[in-house]
Amino acid sequence: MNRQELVNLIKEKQSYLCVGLDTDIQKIPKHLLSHADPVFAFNKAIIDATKDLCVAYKINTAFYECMGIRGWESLQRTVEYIPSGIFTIADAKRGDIGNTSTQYAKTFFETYKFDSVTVAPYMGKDSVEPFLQFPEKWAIMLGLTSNEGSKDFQLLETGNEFLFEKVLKAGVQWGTPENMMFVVGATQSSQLGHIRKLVPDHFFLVPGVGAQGGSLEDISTQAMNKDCGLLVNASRAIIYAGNGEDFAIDARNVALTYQQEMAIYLRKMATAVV
Ligand SMILES: O=C(O)c1cc(=O)[nH]c(=O)n1[C@@H]1O[C@H](COP(=O)(O)O)[C@@H](O)[C@H]1O
Repeated sequence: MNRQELVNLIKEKQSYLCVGLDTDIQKIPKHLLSHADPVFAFNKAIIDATKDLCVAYKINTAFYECMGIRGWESLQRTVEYIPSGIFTIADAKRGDIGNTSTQYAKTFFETYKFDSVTVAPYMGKDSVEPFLQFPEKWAIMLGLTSNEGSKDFQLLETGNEFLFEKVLKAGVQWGTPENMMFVVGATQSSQLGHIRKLVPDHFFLVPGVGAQGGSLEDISTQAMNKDCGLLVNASRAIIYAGNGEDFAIDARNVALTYQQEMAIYLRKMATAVV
């Protein structure tokens, strides 16, 4: 999916919600365990219940890889089930020497046909560039992450700036707003406005709303740009909203609450631009 299609999708659906399919077989409702592929049965129900409310699904590969071949099969069924026209993210946090990164890119863009993959930038430019060589595909590079450990390296002062600022500036040089996004944690509220000034045009993938306590209002008021420029992810808060027969309805209700709040911020942004 290209940038303009993503921007149009956000406008049409009045949503920049990304539903995170961090599907843990230990946490899904027990009645699904009799299915041949319980993880897919769960994802299918969540997708059916939320597909009109979100613009993206993020599949965190860890929850699938840990199950070996069965997990990869559930991942493949899930990504194939997501309706075309919805943005797909393989949250795999890859990055290695160039020829290895190329294989990772082929895995997620060609074999599994995701629109995007999350990329860890620690190994530098030649580890990220292979992900930028595929038309209408995206690298989503870690910028300032949502977790406590972001202080360990990302918030190290290097000269007159934090390390994460150097990383973002480098990423802006390596990719374009058409093939590169950055991960910015919703929990980093004191930095959101500053990061948007530093990176005015790119989309941000923003995890950390819901279970990690990040505020949708903070993100939206501080980091939205004229094209919206945000994909806000919530995983556990949506997919585990309920645990009974009606779990998908519970998930939908939470997703709907996020979407309705997003529509308000989008309207404010549209009015401000006019
Ligand atoms: O790259 C990510 O998606 C990511 C980056 C980050 O800084 N923080 C973060 O939580 N994530 C991912 O976003 C999801 C957050 O899940 P919930 O906290 O359940 O909404 C998980 O899949 C995390 O692996």
